[in-house]
Amino acid sequence: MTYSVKEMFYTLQGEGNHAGRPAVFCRFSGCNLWTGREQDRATAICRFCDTDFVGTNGEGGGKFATAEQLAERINSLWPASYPQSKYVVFTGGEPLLQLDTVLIDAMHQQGFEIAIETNGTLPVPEGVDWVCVSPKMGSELVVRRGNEIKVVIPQDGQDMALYASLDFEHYFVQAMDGPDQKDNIRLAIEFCKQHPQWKLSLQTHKLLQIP
Ligand SMILES: C[S@@+](CC[C@H](N)C(=O)[O-])C[C@H]1O[C@@H](n2cnc3c(N)ncnc32)[C@H](O)[C@@H]1O
Ligand SMILES: Nc1nc2[nH]cc(C(=O)O)c2c(=O)[nH]1
Ligand code: SF4
Ligand SMILES: [Mg+2]
Repeated sequence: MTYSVKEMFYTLQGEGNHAGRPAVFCRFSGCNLWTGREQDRATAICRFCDTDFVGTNGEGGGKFATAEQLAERINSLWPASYPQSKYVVFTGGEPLLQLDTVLIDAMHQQGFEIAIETNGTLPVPEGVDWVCVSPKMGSELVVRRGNEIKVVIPQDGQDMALYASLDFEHYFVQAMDGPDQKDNIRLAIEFCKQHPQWKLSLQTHKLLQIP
């Protein structure tokens, strides 16, 4: 199958349990909860997205005809002088629209640990090493276990107790970026203090002004 990639870059994971860990990010094009067009945002299922995932015109983006070609390109972004601790984060857009077992096998062949950032509406194929689920109100959550759940707050109608009862190793809240970000950070801090099962995930790459 052909993979459509918006952008790819080598940086530090900014969010969640692996914040600070060097990783190649592969951002797939397209999402099932928003077209990515500003004129559709107000009527989308997911309306607060901070990401441009439309097309294949970003840094390192493009169309890849085979999993091997994409895996080789991702591997080429890892420092050749240090072929250990290789880590790739598949995100988007929604990565589970495109990530398949052929690509998972090709990444393992290249020696990578594989992480995903998903909205949890599509089943996770076998072999993903780290699953981060970020549920979206108005969508059906089908991925109900994984390594971390990272809930962007606030979203109208959220049932945090339900999320807390799901089978994850780590429970994170992340303040929604946007016009109310300052208030949302205060809210997230207070929420963690009152529900200590939960930890705060900061979008540290934004603070650091790195991709
Ligand atoms: C752009 S999404 C792509 C992956 C997948 N579609 C998802 O939603 O999890 C990557 C992460 O950014 C989070 N995110 C998106 N917009 C955000 C915002 N405005 N503020 C905080 N986090 C946001 C998502 O919830 C998700 O955890
Ligand atoms: N540095 C960095 N860390 C991230 N963690 C999740 C991201 C995403 O957009 O999925 C992201 C991102 O875009 N950049
Ligand atoms: S599900 Fe993820 S990629 Fe899709 S619009 Fe929402 S935050 Fe953005
Ligand atoms: Mg991001």
